[in-house]
Amino acid sequence: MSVRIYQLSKEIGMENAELIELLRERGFEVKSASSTVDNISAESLREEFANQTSASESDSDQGASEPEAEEPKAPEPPSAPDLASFVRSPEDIAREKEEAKKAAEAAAAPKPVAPPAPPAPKPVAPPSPAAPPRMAPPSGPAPVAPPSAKKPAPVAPPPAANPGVRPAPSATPPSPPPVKAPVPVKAPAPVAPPAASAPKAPPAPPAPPSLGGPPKPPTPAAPGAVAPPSEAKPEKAADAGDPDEIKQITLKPPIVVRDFAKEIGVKPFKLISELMEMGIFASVNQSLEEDVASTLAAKHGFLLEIRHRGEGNKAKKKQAAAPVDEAEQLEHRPPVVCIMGHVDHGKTSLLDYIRKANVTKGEAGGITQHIGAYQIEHNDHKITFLDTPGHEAFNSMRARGADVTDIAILVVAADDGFKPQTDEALKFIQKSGVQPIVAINKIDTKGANVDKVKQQMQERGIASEDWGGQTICVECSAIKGTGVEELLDMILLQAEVLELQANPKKPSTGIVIEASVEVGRGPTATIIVQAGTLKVGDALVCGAASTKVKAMLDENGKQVKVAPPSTPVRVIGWSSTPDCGDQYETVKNEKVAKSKAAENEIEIKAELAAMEDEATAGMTPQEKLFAAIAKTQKKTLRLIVKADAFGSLEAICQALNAIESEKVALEIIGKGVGVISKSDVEKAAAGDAEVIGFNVRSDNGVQAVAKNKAVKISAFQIIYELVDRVREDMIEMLDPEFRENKIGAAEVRAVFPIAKGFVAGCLVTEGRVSHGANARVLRRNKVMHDSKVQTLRRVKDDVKEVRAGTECGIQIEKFNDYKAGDTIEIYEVHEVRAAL
Ligand SMILES: Nc1nc2c(ncn2[C@@H]2O[C@H](COP(=O)(O)OP(=O)(O)OP(=O)(O)O)[C@@H](O)[C@H]2O)c(=O)[nH]1
Repeated sequence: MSVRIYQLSKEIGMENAELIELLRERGFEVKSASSTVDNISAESLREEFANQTSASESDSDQGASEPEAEEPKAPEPPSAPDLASFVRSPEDIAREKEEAKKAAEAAAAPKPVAPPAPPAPKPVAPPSPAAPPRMAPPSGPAPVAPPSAKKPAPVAPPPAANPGVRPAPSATPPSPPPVKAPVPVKAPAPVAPPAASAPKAPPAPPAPPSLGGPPKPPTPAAPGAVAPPSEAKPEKAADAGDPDEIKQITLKPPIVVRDFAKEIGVKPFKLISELMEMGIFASVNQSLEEDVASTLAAKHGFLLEIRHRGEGNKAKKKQAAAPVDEAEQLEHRPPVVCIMGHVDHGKTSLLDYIRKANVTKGEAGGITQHIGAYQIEHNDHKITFLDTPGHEAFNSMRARGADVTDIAILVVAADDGFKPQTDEALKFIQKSGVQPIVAINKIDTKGANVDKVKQQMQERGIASEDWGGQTICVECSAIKGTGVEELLDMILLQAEVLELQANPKKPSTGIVIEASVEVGRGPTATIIVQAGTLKVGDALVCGAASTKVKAMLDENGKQVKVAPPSTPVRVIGWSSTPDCGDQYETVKNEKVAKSKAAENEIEIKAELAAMEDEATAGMTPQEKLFAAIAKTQKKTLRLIVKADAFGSLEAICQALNAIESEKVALEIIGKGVGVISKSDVEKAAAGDAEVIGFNVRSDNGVQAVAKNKAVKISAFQIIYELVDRVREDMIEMLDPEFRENKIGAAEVRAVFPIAKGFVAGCLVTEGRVSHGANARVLRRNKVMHDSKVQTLRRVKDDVKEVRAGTECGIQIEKFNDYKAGDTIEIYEVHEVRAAL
């Protein structure tokens, strides 16, 4: 039996974060308030704090009745640790950090002497009583706390002589849970830089909580999972040696192996072999995933910045200028949750059930609208759900560095287990650094096998809590509603642990999660407020779009006047459609909004122009002119791509975008994961596009709509066949090309007058001359005339063909100005398929 930390913290009257910190110091591997400790340890803690509470009560009683107490005696080892001895004040933390820094410097300065070979690999344990075995009181006196500190110093601040080494847990951790994996112990590595083995290391040692708030629970990295790039980059860069030597490189995707090798100064074949060591097989012309490139760059001492299309310095400037909120200005905000998982595992059903069962108080009965997100209320707490299942939107936002998601629910059907799309979703979640909550759905079905799913979770390094892991896992049925309450409880609990906060009193900023043009309303955008409070009347700017908020609607179509942090609202009346994933900001007034949007538009255009300039670098002005003309004459093949999984969708889009053509442009106007729906066809009809499906079927009735609207739908199971077909379609859009083939030549030797004009007396010098063939008269390589052979005579007879070495008389259509020495060139014209 085990007890959850949040229950225990309530029982002993402690904050979750404090208890987590305390347990971590004692060597427990706890991640969040929903983690568990075994009953024996829990009981021991209860006793400990009961003693401590009574001790402090009696102390205070004494203090009250005997204000003039005796001089304090020399510190004695307390019989039981009090709360104060475990909870550190900010001053203590600062002091510890300082000490740790000094110790680390001292350790780093001379060549460290390896500790005498320990009998078994153990961390370098500080001589101080870091963590007493089995909840025993600390044997040493508590360090002297500063008098002002509310919470005295911890039992034993870890000396942190070797920051890469896990702080010594007690030799025998206090009653570890029976099924828990053994506490990972690292061999001593005196000079290991911090987080040297980030991706594969056992859970990192508990970092002291930052002064600004409690620590974010670390993300459990699945074996082999790539650490979130944002975290991995600096860590690994530090790995490469002296941080001063780290150079920054900025690249735009696609990051092609050859170019990347050049950037980081290694030979392409060396880079390829390094990739092979990472299990990635790539050729010099292939492009690398961004996180792989970041990892490799860090390995070679570079910090890689990837600048995506449209990402200028502007966003950075804005971010840099954003004032930091003071702690007292921050208030709790609802979590923003997204649901991901494999097709048909019940994401939509779960969202529907949650929505129907928990409509925000006071809104019941409203006409629900799809606005991309909605808010529910559970136990008087709000939760915002992004109601577009799937990870495409999630990822496209993350790609813009504008992630709104705090918590991700990974739905796994109990009767189907982990599927490729589940793994993909998990990868995305882990990359983004969001802690997943696994919802094992469909537990009501016949073939449900919850243990199998948990086994699969363990295999992926995200073992559920009841299997000794750290991942919150809820068994549920989206149809019956079983476990949904618990899932919502867990979301709130996770939100509590994450201490999600925002300042609601400042001008609002947020992110666009959906945008469209609505009949009668013009451009509208659903946004999620991230900070500040959005109010009717606010002037907003988002990229090249601006608006003065005249009306905001919630998901029930109800007008709202204010939208505090984490609230999704639909804002009507934009000057143009903002881009999904773009950040908006509130400005002083409408005039400022308009002028900022205009500025942004200029900047966006300048960036695009710069990109074009890059593409046309090295061209002469004439070539540029011709390129510009060709561009305006370019035809465009528009596509809507649907695939079975996000990974394949990305791969297909990448392959399609790699088709190069100066004559036909390819535009993917829509893409998504899932079946080809009627709305895909309607969108294709409106955009004059084709629909391409990969491993997906069409919804019922879709083919009929497609026929009616003359939309071409093609489905494929093999990517290269799909790409070939698209290439063919692009070629078919081109007008045919004509190719000339020389079939013979004759030299004019003499010119003879006849009744109607002149005849050229010729010797056929090569090939053949045919009656009616295309012919051009050349004089000193200059074309004098171009038409057909009108008359061909051998002696006095008309003939059809005269071969090389033979004399003949030739009369060319509409030409009479022959001169001895002219060449008559005979040629055919073939129609050939145009090339891209
Ligand atoms: N018995 C049972 N059926 C479920 C449960 N959850 C979903 N289903 C059924 O599973 C099927 C797929 O559910 P959806 O909610 O559409 O699954 P999804 O993951 O949103 O699917 P996509 O939108 O295609 O990715 C539907 O027929 C649901 O009725 C459940 O808990 N129990």
